Amino acid sequence: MELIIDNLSKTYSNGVKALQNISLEIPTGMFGLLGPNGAGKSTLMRTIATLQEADNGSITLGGIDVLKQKDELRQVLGYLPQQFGLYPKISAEVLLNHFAVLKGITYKGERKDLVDALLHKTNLYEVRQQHLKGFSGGMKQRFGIAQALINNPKLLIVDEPTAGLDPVERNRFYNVLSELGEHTVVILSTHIVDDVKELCTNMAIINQGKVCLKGNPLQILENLKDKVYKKTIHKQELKTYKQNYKVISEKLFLGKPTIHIVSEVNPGDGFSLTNAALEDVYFSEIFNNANLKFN
Ligand SMILES: Nc1ncnc2c1ncn2[C@@H]1O[C@H](COP(=O)(O)OP(=O)(O)OP(=O)(O)O)[C@@H](O)[C@H]1O
Repeated sequence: MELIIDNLSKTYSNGVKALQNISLEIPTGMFGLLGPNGAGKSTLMRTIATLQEADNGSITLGGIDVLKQKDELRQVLGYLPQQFGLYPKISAEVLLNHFAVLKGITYKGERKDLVDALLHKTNLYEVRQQHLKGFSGGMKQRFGIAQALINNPKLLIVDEPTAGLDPVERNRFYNVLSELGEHTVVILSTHIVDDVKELCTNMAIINQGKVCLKGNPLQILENLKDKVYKKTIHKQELKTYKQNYKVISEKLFLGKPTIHIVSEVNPGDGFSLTNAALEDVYFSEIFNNANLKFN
């Protein structure tokens, strides 16, 4: 099963070009769609989820023409939107059961087994009788995954699921997601580099509606191996370093500015070789347009 997006474009009525000729091939497994706020991630997710129209282009999932066969796609789709409301005064178990009824699981016994299995899978079984209003952000997101899995989807879309979660909650969420990629196309849209690093076998970075980089995170990092150097500098030197080197990131480390540069040869000048991180790739694409073409 593969999701193929070909030349997809969308311009909103206010003139914003949210998607510009997006082409991606997304196989079974976890796919990370990384990009800053406003990059076009949600527009792309909503279009794949048949919730809005594109201007041009096509999307297919196996034999389904997604933009035309919306009902067929919806039967095999699980979707966790960026924001979703939950009935506050109802327990997780009752609401999940209710969603299962809405999704056409009519036999009570089958429904109970499914609801129990999903509550276990998302680590919510122990709290299944608690009202949702008492759930933490992470518990709500895991409930969101549980409801998205009711129809055993072939395509699961998860839009910025870890925004606002603390590291412990994020970890729990990762654990739930990581089990899903084996038989499902899972698209995880996020602006958090760690989400992709931890979970995804394939990824793309989009910015201003365009794909700037796509590939396998390990392969992308391998291409930067032995080419990233770091140095701690004074703030006022930054401009000069940017003129002389391909600076791909600037971060504070223990309160001091540390820059990462890309260089084919050892630049000397007090730089030391460092392990390339996915952040380096991301920052270079988003902030510096370094045009590092890795694939
Ligand atoms: N309904 C709309 N009408 C007009 N412009 C829109 C609409 N929805 C989104 N946009 C604009 O399209 C661009 C892409 O937005 P989108 O929400 O797809 O990005 P995103 O990557 O999901 O961002 P975020 O991480 O902030 O959710 C932004 O410039 C946004 O302001």
